[in-house]
Amino acid sequence: MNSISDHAALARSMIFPHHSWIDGEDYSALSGATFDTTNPATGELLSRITACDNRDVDYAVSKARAAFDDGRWRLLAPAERKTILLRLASLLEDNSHPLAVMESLDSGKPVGECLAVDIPETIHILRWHAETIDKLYDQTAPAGNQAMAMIIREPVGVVGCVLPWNFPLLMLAWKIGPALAAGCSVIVKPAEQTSLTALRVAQLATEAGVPAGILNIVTGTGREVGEPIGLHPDIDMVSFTGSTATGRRFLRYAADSNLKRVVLECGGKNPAVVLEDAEDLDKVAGHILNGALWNMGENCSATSRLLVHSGVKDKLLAAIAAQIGEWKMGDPLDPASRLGALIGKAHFDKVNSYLALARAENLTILHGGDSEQGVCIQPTIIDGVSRDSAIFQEEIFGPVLTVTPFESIAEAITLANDTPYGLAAAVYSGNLRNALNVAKAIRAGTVTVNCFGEGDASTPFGGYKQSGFGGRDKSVFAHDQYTELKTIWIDLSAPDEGAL
Ligand SMILES: NC(=O)c1ccc[n+]([C@@H]2O[C@H](COP(=O)([O-])OP(=O)(O)OC[C@H]3O[C@@H](n4cnc5c(N)ncnc54)[C@H](OP(=O)(O)O)[C@@H]3O)[C@@H](O)[C@H]2O)c1
Repeated sequence: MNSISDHAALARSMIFPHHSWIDGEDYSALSGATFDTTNPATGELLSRITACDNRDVDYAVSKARAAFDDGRWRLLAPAERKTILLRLASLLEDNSHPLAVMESLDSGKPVGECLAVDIPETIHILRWHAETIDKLYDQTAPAGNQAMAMIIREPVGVVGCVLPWNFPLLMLAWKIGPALAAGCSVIVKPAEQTSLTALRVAQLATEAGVPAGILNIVTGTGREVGEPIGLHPDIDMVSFTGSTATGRRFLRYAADSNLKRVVLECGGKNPAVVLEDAEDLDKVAGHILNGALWNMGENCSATSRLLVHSGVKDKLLAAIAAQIGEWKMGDPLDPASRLGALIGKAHFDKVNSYLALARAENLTILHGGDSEQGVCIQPTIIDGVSRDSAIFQEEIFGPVLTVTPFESIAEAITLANDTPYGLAAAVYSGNLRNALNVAKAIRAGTVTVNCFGEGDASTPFGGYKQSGFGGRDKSVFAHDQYTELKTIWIDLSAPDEGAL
């Protein structure tokens, strides 16, 4: 099942979800409204999806709250909750191929990437968090002989998860994995452009035994669904992934409503720093291209700013030029494609506006710079980008790598930190001391040394500065987001010693 025709045949036979999913069943908006979701690569209509508004959010919250309060999920034996989440992971595994094709059709990303990364990573994340359910322990404090002080974790309550379109399934798993493991009820608002796989996962969750009301998917726009989630007085927490501009809004919503907990995973403008002592520049070039182009550059942790020592710049750019042809752009359903379509016309125009700016600034476009049919953009490399250019400072979120030379390690660190963001970075050096010193000096949540990537489920992911706020996704640290700490003091003094 790996050829383009297999994928296309599956796509033709696919039945796409079109309702929201609330309280364990299909749900149509009270208004009856719908919106169209299309395949960005072809413009073809995939599904007319329920367009919810604040009244539908109220309904979903009432169901999620009832499910939380009666304890149908949080009070299940830990082993039982774990078994249900593991069953969900297995159902996803059984449905890997249709899920990969659905994700590709809905988002424009290459199906090969969905099969190799998005789907297996989603399953792995769910399994990893499921396994924590009966392995994370509470604590006791050193309270002396006269008392016992227990520190226990309790689920935070009803959680709203608001998602971006660039990794629809994976971002869903990053949120619902730890939230469900903690015992929360969840209301997910997928991005308008990419709601399909979240709806399918919710159906499978119900099949796996997740009780009604625990995992709800409310589809619609940011204004009609995201904002009411942010402002809702009976939602205890919002976990948001998306742009920094929208993230800011969620802080305001919380301040204007019930001071709900807010965790933000926002944008990035991440540097790849190549020191003069970097070894094996062919290998480094491969990592640089992967860091900038993977997922069409629609990746919050894309290392899209190449900062390179002037002594190795020419050699590195030659190695990059020799390999860039491997990044074949084409039909997302073709397993040979490494680059598919951008998410849609508006975003395509935004990425193109930065290419126009590069031309206006007379920068050297070493490769690409053009769009192709539909909403595809060729891998693009722009040389000589200075730190005050918008191309250097702003998140482009397309397959665009900028190149800026430096003369010293101190200058490299200054350049690396010279944006409002602090999500990720990469350092390439043959000298571990130099690499580690630079890694420690860069203000970012994840720094990779001589590689690109963000680790696996066992490591936390999140940002410094305007890339993040309030917590981390993935790993046991993600559980901090979705739990409250409760202290219980117990008096152990003998009766004649009086109360504590
Ligand atoms: N740090 C991370 O882990 C991480 C991971 C992935 C992506 N990202 C970031 O995500 C961004 C790309 O995603 P995006 O374009 O989907 O981001 P976005 O425009 O901020 O949208 C994210 C979500 O917020 C909703 N939303 C939009 N306006 C809203 C409002 N006024 N009130 C409430 N909700 C609102 C969107 O709804 P609609 O569906 O209507 O747009 C969508 O569901 C990039 O900046 C990227 O760096 C960060």
